[in-house]
Amino acid sequence: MQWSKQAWEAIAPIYQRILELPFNQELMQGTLLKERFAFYIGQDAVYLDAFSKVLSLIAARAQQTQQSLDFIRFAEGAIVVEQALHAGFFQQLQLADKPVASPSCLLYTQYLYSTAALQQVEVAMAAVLPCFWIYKAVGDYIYAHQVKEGNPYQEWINTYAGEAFGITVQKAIAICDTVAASCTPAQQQQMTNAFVMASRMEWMFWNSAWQMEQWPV
Ligand SMILES: Cc1ncc(CO)c(N)n1
Repeated sequence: MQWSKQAWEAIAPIYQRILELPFNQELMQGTLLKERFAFYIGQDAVYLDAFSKVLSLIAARAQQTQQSLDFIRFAEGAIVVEQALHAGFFQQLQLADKPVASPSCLLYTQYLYSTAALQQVEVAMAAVLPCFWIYKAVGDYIYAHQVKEGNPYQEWINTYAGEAFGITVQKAIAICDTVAASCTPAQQQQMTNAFVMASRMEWMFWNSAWQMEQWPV
């Protein structure tokens, strides 16, 4: 079985829990409180900044030139989304500069940084895959099920349900399958573990946005 197929099976329960999150259900209905979305956008700007650096680091460490090129483009894509989508919403929601990372945002970004810096590059590739794949799946799900005309979050939905993002995601999955094929079973398991761990953090990130998570002290 392809690595990606069994990896997705491993996160299927987490993915279900992500769809059920009030943040995503309300985003889909267009009823999500502006304050919660603004909190999310602020934290996501912090996240995407780290994400693009992590993708650049993976690009530098990739074994194949074509993989480096793909990851350079992924890194560029993360910066472009951050600047386009976020600049628009930052203005619309009257957000100031980037906020301080919330506990869940910090956990996720630091997990990706340390994995990209210290683990085998194949494991790092698996750790960033949920960022692509889960967002595409959630974007498609919301796009297919959204009920409200004039959803204020339409632009966000279109970005992740869009065809361009879909092509990127297919590439990221294919690279993981290619590199997994030359890994040992133990290394493949490490890839799966990283994929599952990052998927948990995707759940935490959305949940923390809905709760507008603060530092306890
Ligand atoms: C937290 C998070 N994960 C994934 C994406 C999509 O790249 C995003 N914008 N934010």
